Amino acid sequence: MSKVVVCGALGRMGMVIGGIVSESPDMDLVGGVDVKEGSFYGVPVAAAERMGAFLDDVRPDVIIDFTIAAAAVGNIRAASERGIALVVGTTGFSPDQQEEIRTAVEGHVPAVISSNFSVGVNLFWALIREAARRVPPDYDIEVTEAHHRYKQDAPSGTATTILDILDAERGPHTRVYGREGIAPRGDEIGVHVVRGGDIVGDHTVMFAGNHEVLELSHRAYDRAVFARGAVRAAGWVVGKEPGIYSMNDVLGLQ
Ligand SMILES: NC(=O)C1=CN([C@@H]2O[C@H](COP(=O)(O)OP(=O)(O)OC[C@H]3O[C@@H](n4cnc5c(N)ncnc54)[C@H](O)[C@@H]3O)[C@@H](O)[C@H]2O)C=CC1
Ligand SMILES: O=C(O)C1=N[C@H](C(=O)O)C[C@H](O)C1
Repeated sequence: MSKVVVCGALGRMGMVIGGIVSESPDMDLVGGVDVKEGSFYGVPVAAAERMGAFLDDVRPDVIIDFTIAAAAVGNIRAASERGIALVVGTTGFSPDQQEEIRTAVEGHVPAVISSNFSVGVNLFWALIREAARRVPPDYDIEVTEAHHRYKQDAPSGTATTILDILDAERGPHTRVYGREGIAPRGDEIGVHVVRGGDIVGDHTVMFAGNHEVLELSHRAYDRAVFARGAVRAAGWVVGKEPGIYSMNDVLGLQ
């Protein structure tokens, strides 16, 4: 039975994750952490400022973090200092923050870190990699993502992962974020961000050649797809060797 703490407990993702953990027969939801204290699913939510004391009190096996980048870095450090395994879904990390996370995790604790925990998006990334290898080099690439009006970071973590996959397979390209005015196309990848309403998360990669367009898309209809993946990762990561793992490791995908 793994003891679980959810950071960002009272947020959109935290609430869905807490519900799934509380109903999991092999998991024990021992609490949450958020900016203000409260409760969820019958367990306490500690205020972020007393997170260290709370962790020392409830002693979780794993922390699931869906907060904001600046907060997540501190939460990861707090978990690492206590030998607690991690699942991190927070997005929007700067290169410096990514380096801080790597230093805190490697050699200390096991952590599954992914910009998207849905099974569909992990397959989508594999399909994009395959397409990027096969599509002729002269085809133009445009990446579009759409999310709800409250999303803070842009482009999404999932879109950033897509851009990293495209760079890895086709060589680094300049990223042009939107276009305006006279904006002739160069050898670039266009990146387009839409924010509105309650869109859960849509991503499309377009490969445009002469007289034809190949598009790969993923659309999430419910946050449960991310939450179920994160809870699955939490069950998997406890007891693993220290290091950073991906959802491919959890799902057994290449
Ligand atoms: N990897 C994935 O599959 C997914 C990742 N995300 C990412 O998860 C993050 C959270 O997304 P949402 O739940 O929609 O946001 P949200 O704004 O609804 O929730 C974030 C919560 O974190 C809390 N928080 C802020 N600072 C904190 C701290 N120091 N300690 C503890 N809690 C703190 C906020 O008060 C809030 O309740 C974002 O970075 C988002 O991009 C969201 C969905 C799926
Ligand atoms: O903030 C969100 O909502 C989401 N964030 C993740 C991202 O930035 O890619 C994953 C998902 O698309 C929903």
